[in-house]
Amino acid sequence: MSAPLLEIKDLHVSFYDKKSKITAVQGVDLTIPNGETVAVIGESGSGKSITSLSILGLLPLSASVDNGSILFKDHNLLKFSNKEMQQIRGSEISMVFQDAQASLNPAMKVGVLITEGLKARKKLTKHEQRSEALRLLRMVGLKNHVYDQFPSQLSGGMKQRVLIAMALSGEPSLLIADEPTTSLDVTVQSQILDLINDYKIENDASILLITHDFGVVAEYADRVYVMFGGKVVEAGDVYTLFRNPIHPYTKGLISSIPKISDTEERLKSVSDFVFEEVGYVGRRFAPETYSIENKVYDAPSELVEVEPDHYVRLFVEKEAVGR
Ligand SMILES: Nc1ncnc2c1ncn2[C@@H]1O[C@H](COP(=O)(O)OP(=O)(O)OP(=O)(O)O)[C@@H](O)[C@H]1O
Repeated sequence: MSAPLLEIKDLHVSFYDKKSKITAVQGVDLTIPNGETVAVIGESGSGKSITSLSILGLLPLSASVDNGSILFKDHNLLKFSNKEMQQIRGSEISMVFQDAQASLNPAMKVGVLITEGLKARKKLTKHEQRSEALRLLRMVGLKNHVYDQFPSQLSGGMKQRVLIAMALSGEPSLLIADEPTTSLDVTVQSQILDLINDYKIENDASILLITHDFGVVAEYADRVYVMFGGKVVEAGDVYTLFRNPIHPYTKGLISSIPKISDTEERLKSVSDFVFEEVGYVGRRFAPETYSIENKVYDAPSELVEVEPDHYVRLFVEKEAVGR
């Protein structure tokens, strides 16, 4: 593993309302090495987005970080002021959100959207801004005329490319991509992920890729963190996790990847796994016990290194211990 660019240590994030507290992220440790793609994969509600929003200091107002640190280039981002975080966002760390439609101002032409970001970050003349915006558009595979178009004139894939051009305009050393291809068809999906991968390689940048698709993890990630109920349940380099998945949830995710040989057979999907949680609160899983495929497990242990660079939260099946 290369030296870390970003290290999350023991991150706890909770949501508060008048009556209750819900802990969405419970003691997450996560390392993003320089020049690598780290994937975070997990069920809806497992805490993936909240973890990435914590990095950018963009948590919803009802949420707060209870504990932990996020070291970026050896500085704890959680200690940064809003002003300092504004300087980091878009230049050092950028994010591509899943919903391009909602993220692009429909009243602004693409050229304006991109140059607005450039103005904020670089001292460029108007002419330089335009040529830099056109360079970014070409970089993401869009023609010059898109500069003068409104988002409503673009396809979903083109909108996502514009978002990526905006995100890359500050030449970030870390790009966070939260389900960047969810609403796109498979061909466009791989074009967008290739684009992000090319940026990583050409700039020795790091990528944090949030996804629910282990096929994407297999193809693009160097390391993977599997999240379940606000915790990391398994982590390591991608090759090791594929060779030897241990947690039942990871095994389920891997078995859900479509295989070329399975064309006739209906593929097992992650949603086939039953998560009937004891004490299920909203979309969150109670920490005490959980069930996978109708088996109830005891509270899992801390992460244990079961082989070099392979960490698992071990668990005990309740029936197996005579309960
Ligand atoms: N705005 C909110 N208000 C209250 N609780 C929230 C809010 N957003 C998230 N949560 C809580 O945080 C948990 C983690 O949410 P998060 O968005 O990180 O999940 P996720 O893994 O990214 O899911 P998805 O794949 O659907 O985006 C949720 O289960 C929920 O309990």
